[in-house]
Amino acid sequence: MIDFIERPIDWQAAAFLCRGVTENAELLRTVVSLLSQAVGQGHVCLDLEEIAEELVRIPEREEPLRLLPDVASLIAALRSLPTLGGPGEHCPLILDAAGRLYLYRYFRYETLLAEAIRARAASVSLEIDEAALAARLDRYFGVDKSGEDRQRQAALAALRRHFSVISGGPGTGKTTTVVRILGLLLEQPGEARMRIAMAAPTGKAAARLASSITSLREALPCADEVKRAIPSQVTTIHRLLGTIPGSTGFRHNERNPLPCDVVIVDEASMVDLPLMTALVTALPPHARLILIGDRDQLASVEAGAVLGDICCAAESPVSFIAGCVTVLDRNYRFGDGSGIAALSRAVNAGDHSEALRLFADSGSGIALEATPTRETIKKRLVAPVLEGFRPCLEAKTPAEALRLFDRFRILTALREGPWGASGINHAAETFLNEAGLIRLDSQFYRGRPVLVTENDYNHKLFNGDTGIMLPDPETGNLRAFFAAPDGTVRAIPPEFLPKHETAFAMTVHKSQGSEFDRVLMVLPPEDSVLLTRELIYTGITRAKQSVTIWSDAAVFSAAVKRRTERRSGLRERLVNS
Ligand SMILES: Nc1ncnc2c1ncn2[C@@H]1O[C@H](COP(=O)(O)OP(=O)(O)OP(=O)(O)O)[C@@H](O)[C@H]1O
Repeated sequence: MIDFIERPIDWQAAAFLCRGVTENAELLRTVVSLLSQAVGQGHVCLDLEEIAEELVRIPEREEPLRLLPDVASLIAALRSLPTLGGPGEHCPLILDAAGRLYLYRYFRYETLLAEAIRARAASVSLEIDEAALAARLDRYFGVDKSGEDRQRQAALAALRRHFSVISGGPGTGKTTTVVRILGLLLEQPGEARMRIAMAAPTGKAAARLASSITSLREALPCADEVKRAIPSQVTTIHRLLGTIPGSTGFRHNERNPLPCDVVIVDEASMVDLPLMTALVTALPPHARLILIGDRDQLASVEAGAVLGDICCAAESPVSFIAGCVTVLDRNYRFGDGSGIAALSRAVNAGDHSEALRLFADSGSGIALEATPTRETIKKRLVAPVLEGFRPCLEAKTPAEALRLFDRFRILTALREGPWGASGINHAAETFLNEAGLIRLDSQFYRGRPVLVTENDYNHKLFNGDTGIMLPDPETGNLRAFFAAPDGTVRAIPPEFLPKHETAFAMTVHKSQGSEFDRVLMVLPPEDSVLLTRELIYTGITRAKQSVTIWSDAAVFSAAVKRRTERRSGLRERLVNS
């Protein structure tokens, strides 16, 4: 059974792409609408095998819309469409040999990305002296007697290949490894002037990486000039590529490549297919690309699950990227025995019974409490809200308030409703107002935390940045304060803020790229397709010290069992030669 959510945009796309068709017109419009719907849901293509012989229904309607025929009939019908072509043709719709139907744009992204990765993965740097390299790796990582030091293996892959990926959950040492790789790269003879660019999908993630690099590089076992050559500037990917106002293109592209020798991208799980393709096509041929991320996290908001697909493809021994991907699985921050680490492992493995058992061990930094009802949720929120935000709202300086704000956050699965970010923000504002910690006299009030929801290049504010509105200590004027990557704070007049939301509570999706000491994650009382393993894992791993989840055990278990799968052909394109 396939649910077809009647979005006008999907019917319009189908009507346009099937215009003038008389034979099988209804069937073709349904299939093309399903493709448009799939892309809207983050899939890159529609897999005909998957929809063949399925009933299509519109939820809430009793009569199913139609029964789709078998794959051969679907393909035969599609071939009559003048807008359909095969790989290599320039048509609005592309059907590939594996029975995947694409909008042309996405087919092009996917094939360009696979080709660019292939070209880079194949370029093994042979000039490295093996014995000298082993000695240098020993200096950075210690002697690896067991041969199982994954961080060292990740460094080796990054040095040997021009495409490599380091995946791991929080605290597995991804940043530590990257900084060591930077030291190793820069110490190579004649490489002191290597041009290194580092980027992340959001300003917040960029700032976090920049501050980690600044503190980690000092401890490297290398000469001071190498440490000094390690850049601490991290930018957003959009800024690195150079957005062009009013266009989806970038200043840097195949014809105007990025002026760098190494590009490192953090939080790569958040990068969607179009942006990753733009990045790889803007790399000069000799440049090295290192992707850092957590393959188990929620995929990008837009189309594709690029990092997940790359990691999955690399598991195949016949893939040309086998050996390019290293998964770090040892948790150095929490220790493997910590509650958060154990819980995130159980969730990742889909082992909901083990996860529920872990909650029963009190005192390990994790708790599961029943979701409050519509009637009781406000009352239940009072204590965590007052306790969680009081320190930040009583802070003496903007810098202190920003630091304290990261101690606690409420994360939600939904945007709207009593269990969603907007409902909880509204409730939080009410209690904080009643407690005298804020005064709700205008939308710009003292103590209002804000989450930026679009990129604003003029004010250097990016989607995902969080700030707090406070009086400027010098002038007394209300300003929105944001942490800058260099550790200082920046003040922006509230009227200059790009689109933003209140941020006492935020969705798990929006929290990607951030970490907080304590997290309260609120799930709705009813199961829904939005509740997935990746969502739960991402929410839990935002917490550094403790996480409390409000969910009924059955809803939690159903969510842990449900995997997000995004249809794409990338995995196969990275395996087949
Ligand atoms: N090989 C190691 N031996 C001992 N401690 C380590 C090792 N690797 C990392 N650590 C320590 O573990 C902690 C987490 O490391 P790091 O910040 O590099 O992880 P991360 O994967 O980048 O985490 P996050 O995704 O949260 O930024 C740090 O305190 C770091 O010093």
